[in-house]
Amino acid sequence: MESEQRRLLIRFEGEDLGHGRDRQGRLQHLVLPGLTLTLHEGERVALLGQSGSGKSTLLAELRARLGRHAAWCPQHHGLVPQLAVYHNVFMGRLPEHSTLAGLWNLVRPLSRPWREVGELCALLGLEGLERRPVGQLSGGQRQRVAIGRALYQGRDLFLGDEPVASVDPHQALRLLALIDSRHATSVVALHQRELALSHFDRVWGLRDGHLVIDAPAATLTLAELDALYPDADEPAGAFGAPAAAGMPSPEALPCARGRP
Ligand SMILES: Nc1ncnc2c1ncn2[C@@H]1O[C@H](COP(=O)(O)OP(=O)(O)OP(=O)(O)O)[C@@H](O)[C@H]1O
Repeated sequence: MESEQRRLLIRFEGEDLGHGRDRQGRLQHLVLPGLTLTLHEGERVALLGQSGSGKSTLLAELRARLGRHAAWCPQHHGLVPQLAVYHNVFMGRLPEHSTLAGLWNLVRPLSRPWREVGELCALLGLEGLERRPVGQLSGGQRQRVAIGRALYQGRDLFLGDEPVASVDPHQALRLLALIDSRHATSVVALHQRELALSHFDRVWGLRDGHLVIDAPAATLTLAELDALYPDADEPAGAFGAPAAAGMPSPEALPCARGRP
């Protein structure tokens, strides 16, 4: 189905995104000036760009606009290390429960959420770890807990800020497939360019404060994605840095290719 026929979820038209506002409402730190893009229902978007290019800034704005429709998996996980895996995942639905139910469940897990979180943990390869404090897990296990908490929110749409940065390529694919199985629409920041091409419908690429790629993944090449990372000087690879030689200039980047 062409995205023209899909429901429009987000439209930015020449909008300035950044951080902090003065008394007149002007942005104090402009990151993405004049941003224009759309997000349609059913799209799976990979968000690429080197560190500091504005991925988190854009995700924060999407999150603010989508509100309770979006599940959120933050870059630094936002887990409570002293609490068990079960409690951290359960926190995904904390806003839906009364304070009393939430507190009671912290002391003595209720049977239904215990079962639901257990099923989710099994899918995430965390079975048997439900009672373990998150502070005692590996980086990859913590990342899966953070994904579990986002999945447990049960929203229509998934927003993730590098949710597969700490796992191996095989696990990254499995986790993205799990995210897809529960959300029709997703926007995922990541640095794995081959994964962006193989797994996602669409790529948004940020460079120098601008959206320089907004195109279907099927129309893009690895070299075009490599050009988003001008500071890198190693050969491209699935999880490596991009090639310096043969990079297309930013002007040659396919910003509007296939834009809906
Ligand atoms: N709260 C903030 N206040 C002011 N400036 C900020 C704030 N958060 C981020 N920035 C700045 O905005 C710019 C974009 O940062 P952002 O975190 O969006 O980049 P990113 O692409 O997500 O980077 P990374 O891949 O390292 O997470 C950077 O220059 C950063 O210093």
